[in-house]
Amino acid sequence: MPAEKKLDQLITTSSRLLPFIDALPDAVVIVDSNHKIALVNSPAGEMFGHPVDILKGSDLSIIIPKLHLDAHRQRVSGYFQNPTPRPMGANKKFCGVHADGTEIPVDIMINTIVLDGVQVAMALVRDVSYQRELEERLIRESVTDEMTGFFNRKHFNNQLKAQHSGFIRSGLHSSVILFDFDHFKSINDQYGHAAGDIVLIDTAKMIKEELRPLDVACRIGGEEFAVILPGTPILNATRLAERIRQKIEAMEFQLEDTAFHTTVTMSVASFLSSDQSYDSLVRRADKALYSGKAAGRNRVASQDSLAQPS
Ligand SMILES: Nc1nc2c(ncn2[C@@H]2O[C@H](COP(=O)(O)OP(=O)(O)OP(=O)(O)O)[C@@H](O)[C@H]2O)c(=O)[nH]1
Repeated sequence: MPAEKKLDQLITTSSRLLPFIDALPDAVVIVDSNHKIALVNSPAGEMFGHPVDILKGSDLSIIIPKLHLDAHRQRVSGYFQNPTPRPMGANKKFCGVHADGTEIPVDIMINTIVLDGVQVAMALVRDVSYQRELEERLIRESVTDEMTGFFNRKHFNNQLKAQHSGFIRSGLHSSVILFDFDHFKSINDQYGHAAGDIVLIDTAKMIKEELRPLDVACRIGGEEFAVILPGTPILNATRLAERIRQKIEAMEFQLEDTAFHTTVTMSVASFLSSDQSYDSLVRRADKALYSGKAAGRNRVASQDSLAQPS
């Protein structure tokens, strides 16, 4: 029988399921082994923004984002070869596409049924926009410092670890700028804790404007910050640190009617071939920062100035 006729027949036979699948709260899409839609329920029409009668008989591509179309076809074909009920692509995140072009995050459960001797795949499609947004927000929050919007220490460590692997693999030079405010305690003592907070927030805002999108700005302690500069040799990192240091020195912070200034001591470190792990770089940066504080603060100290950089 020609494929089109077969599909027409399938559409007719599968419509017997309509009263049942229309009563389900999730979208249901029934497809044949040629990726043609034989039947959908009304929730599917609503979810994908197409009239049910348009979806019926259409190619599955009408509801799959172009980018994932080939992979999706392969999955469906693979499913017909090994038809056990299962979530589609365990641990994978799927999206459908609405008639207006927006993507809809979905979870898909798939099973086969036989209708008048023809095997079809029945997918139960659930819109999981809310869960995905929640998941992304929780992940973002778990690595973000609320006050400054910078990443936190956990993210700093993870990113630096990844940079160290990149350095070992391909020799990619990455540097880190570490800095700590000078006599920060006296700002809190003199002008109040809110003044200290303003310094942290305004400084973070300024730094964001100085960085490239791939740089990773972190607040790694109370008044201690770090910036990872991927693919940046130490000389360039030192220049950037000096520019930021001067900007902070020139900034006027304001709390109500009181204006005040502050400075920072910074250190710069870069991976060395002797580094067994990212910790070694952090230790060097800490040492250099300490030497900068001891030398009088408000300066940039490089790992190169240490007697023994390693
Ligand atoms: N306002 C404010 N203060 C903070 C925050 N986190 C840490 N601090 C304060 O930062 C101060 C850090 O003090 P110290 O470690 O003695 O350092 P410092 O006074 O900057 O001295 P040096 O680093 O030696 O120049 C402490 O008084 C902390 O209470 C914060 O989120 N907000």
